[in-house]
Amino acid sequence: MISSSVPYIGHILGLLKYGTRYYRRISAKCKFPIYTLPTLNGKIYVVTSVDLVNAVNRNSKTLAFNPFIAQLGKRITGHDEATSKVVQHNLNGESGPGYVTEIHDGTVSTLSPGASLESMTRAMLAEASSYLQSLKPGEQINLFAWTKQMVTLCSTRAIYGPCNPFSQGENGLVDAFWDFDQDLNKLIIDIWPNITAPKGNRARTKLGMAFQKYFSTYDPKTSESAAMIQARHSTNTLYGLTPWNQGRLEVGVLLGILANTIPAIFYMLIHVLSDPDLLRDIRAELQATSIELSPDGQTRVLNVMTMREKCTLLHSTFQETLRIHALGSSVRYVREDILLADQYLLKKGNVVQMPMAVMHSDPSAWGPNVHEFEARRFLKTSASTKDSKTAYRPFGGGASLCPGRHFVTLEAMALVAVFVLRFDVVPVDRYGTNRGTWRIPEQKQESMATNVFPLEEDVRVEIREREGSEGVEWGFEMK
Ligand code: HEM
Repeated sequence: MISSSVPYIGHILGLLKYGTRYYRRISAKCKFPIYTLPTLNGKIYVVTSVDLVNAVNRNSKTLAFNPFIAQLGKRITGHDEATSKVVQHNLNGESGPGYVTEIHDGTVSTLSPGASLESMTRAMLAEASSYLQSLKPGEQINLFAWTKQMVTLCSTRAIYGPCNPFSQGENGLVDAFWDFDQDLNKLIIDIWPNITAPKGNRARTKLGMAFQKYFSTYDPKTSESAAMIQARHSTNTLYGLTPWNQGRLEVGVLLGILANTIPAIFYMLIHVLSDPDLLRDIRAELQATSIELSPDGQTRVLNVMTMREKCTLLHSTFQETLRIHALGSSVRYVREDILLADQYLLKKGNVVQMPMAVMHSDPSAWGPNVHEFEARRFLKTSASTKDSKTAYRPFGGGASLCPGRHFVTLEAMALVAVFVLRFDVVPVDRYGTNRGTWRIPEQKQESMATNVFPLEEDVRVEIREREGSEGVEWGFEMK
């Protein structure tokens, strides 16, 4: 167990100082499989070789993810000391169950393929149907701002049910989430957050209070919330967490649900919209495999499970989006001295980083066109090396591999599918004039707790009715 947070602040400042661009620069110059960077009070071991990533994954008890959940989690959500003790107790499952291991097991089992994942996806799609209905041809929108609203409403409806705070019409909750996300690094440093990160701190309080209210009247039987939230609520209740702390902890969960998902869906959408050949091929693939027409020809139904199985180009496009745009790092804490791969001594108390930005831009895994967006890269028929499987790390790996990956894959594929089937989209400039050229916006400097960083500048577009889809209704099916 980590007895003090003092060692962490040194490492945290180190993690903030180094980062995507730094790791990329160093890795381009030196080809060591692992190298060491100093921090105020120890070292960061940066792993860049695929074989060593596998070795880290195999040693998840010694090179552990959970200490970061506990330490960063407290700084991110600002829950109280009593809750912190509950979280830290038996953190790595050393002696039977503990809060974090129970939450982890509940999350993994409820987000695995099966009935609960399907019912979450169904709820998400129902929300998407009505949201897309509100988009009118001729309208001009900021694409990222629009994606934020749509994905937040769809995801939180699927996960928390109809009473989720984002659907309650409370003003500015979506903006509050992004203010919080924007100030994450400052909140993580955690020195007088009300002074050093006032906007993020206020936003965190607002979100926390909204979820406190949600949990104060929460009834698992009537909430229509996903099994994941029912499992979390049951563990929170078992460990005696107050609604205030449950609200605070949920702000951290929102990061998992939204912070990577929204930029990922935005980038997937813009890559597809901006490439006429890709757009044509994805539409054709969907049409050929996953769309059924009602007998009167007025309702087109997207069969989501068939799409997941048969739309390999759409899936490959999602994977490539994450290869190019997931740039964060998996972080592990060294709990005991360990000789990694029988060669590299990692000393207790230090930190291991596995930067996605380095793995995802390694030409030995991905080939000479590593820096290009190649939507077909992950198609089974394309050449892919053994290394690329391990080098692909948008969802992390080993014992802490992201449990939300199945949901977000279905969500991204389905939302992009219905959007491109339904609308034509053209980029416009800020005066609303048709510009005709697309630009893929740069991503902002990273945050320590997320992996797909949001964009620098939004992209304005005009929505047009797709030829042949005038007056057509769209629906989803989960066969
Ligand atoms: C594109 C979207 C997403 C990306 C890129 C992503 C990425 C990640 C990464 C890198 C980790 C840490 C894994 C590691 O270091 O080994 C993680 C953990 C986690 N993610 Fe995701 N994630 C996404 C979406 C989601 C969604 C939609 C959910 C929930 C519905 C979710 C829930 C979680 C949880 C609960 C953990 C902690 C796992 C643990 O305690 O072991 N994620 N995610």
